[in-house]
Amino acid sequence: MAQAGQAQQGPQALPGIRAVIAVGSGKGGVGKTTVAVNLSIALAKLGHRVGLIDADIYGPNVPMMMGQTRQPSVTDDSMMEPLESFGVKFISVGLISPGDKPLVMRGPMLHQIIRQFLQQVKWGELDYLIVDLPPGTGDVVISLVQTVPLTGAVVVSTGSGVALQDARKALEMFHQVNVEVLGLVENMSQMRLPNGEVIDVFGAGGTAATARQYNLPFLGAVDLDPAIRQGGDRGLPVALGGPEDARAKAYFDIAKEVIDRAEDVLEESKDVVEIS
Ligand SMILES: Nc1ncnc2c1ncn2[C@@H]1O[C@H](COP(=O)(O)OP(=O)(O)OP(=O)(O)O)[C@@H](O)[C@H]1O
Repeated sequence: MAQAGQAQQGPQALPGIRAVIAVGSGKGGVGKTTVAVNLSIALAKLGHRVGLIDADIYGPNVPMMMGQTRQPSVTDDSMMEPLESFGVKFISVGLISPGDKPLVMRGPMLHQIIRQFLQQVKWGELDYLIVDLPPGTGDVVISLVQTVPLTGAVVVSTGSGVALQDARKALEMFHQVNVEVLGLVENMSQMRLPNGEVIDVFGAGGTAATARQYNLPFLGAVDLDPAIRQGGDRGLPVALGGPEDARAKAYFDIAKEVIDRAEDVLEESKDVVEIS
């Protein structure tokens, strides 16, 4: 907390927002957005107040997965109203530049958008603000950590060697910018056929092994399942099925792990403030 009279520099906590959690991946297409969307819905269904920022400037898919693509309204005080689906408030680059045109921008504009999404959206009180990052290790993370203190990051990967190679770069990046990694998620882990056969497509277990190697928590695995893809495309993510639904359960298990890890970090940071 900034003391009275102290210069307003560096990252500033957002009033009313308890935890900010980034979801990153390293490699593109591993299902980071699908995890971020279903995780947000699971957190909301578990009774938390949740916001979701789609900061994936190259492929802002959150509006489609959340079933709403209209432009957000701007209030008299130049604040954006987030959209809300399934109890999750969200904002996306895709709402500002809808359709198929890419948003072409340079670093400073990008930084401005990230700041706006954090500071000029009427989030209200939130327990968790989830930020879906673009793949890779670029500018968005820098903008994010310069603007707000992050509670932590979740890194999504498949179990394949190439995805994990890039996931390790993401881990290294979070380390470099002093963001605690809350844990790793393995997406598209294995595929269960209707006859009960299980197919290992991308090297199931690889992400858990990487987590062990880095002494980081493994938060859980999600099956490769056509229903998950369909849920995203139709704007009805599978997490809507609730914690008892076989398909949604993995996301609820991951959400509970994320809550526990985030609480640990929040508790530790409280201790630091109390000591100083
Ligand atoms: N567990 C899963 N089972 C089946 N399909 C999945 C699963 N997870 C994601 N998908 C599908 O894979 C595709 C890529 O997912 P998604 O857009 O979430 O990836 P991403 O890592 O966010 O991609 P990028 O950041 O590169 O745009 C989507 O069509 C999505 O529906």
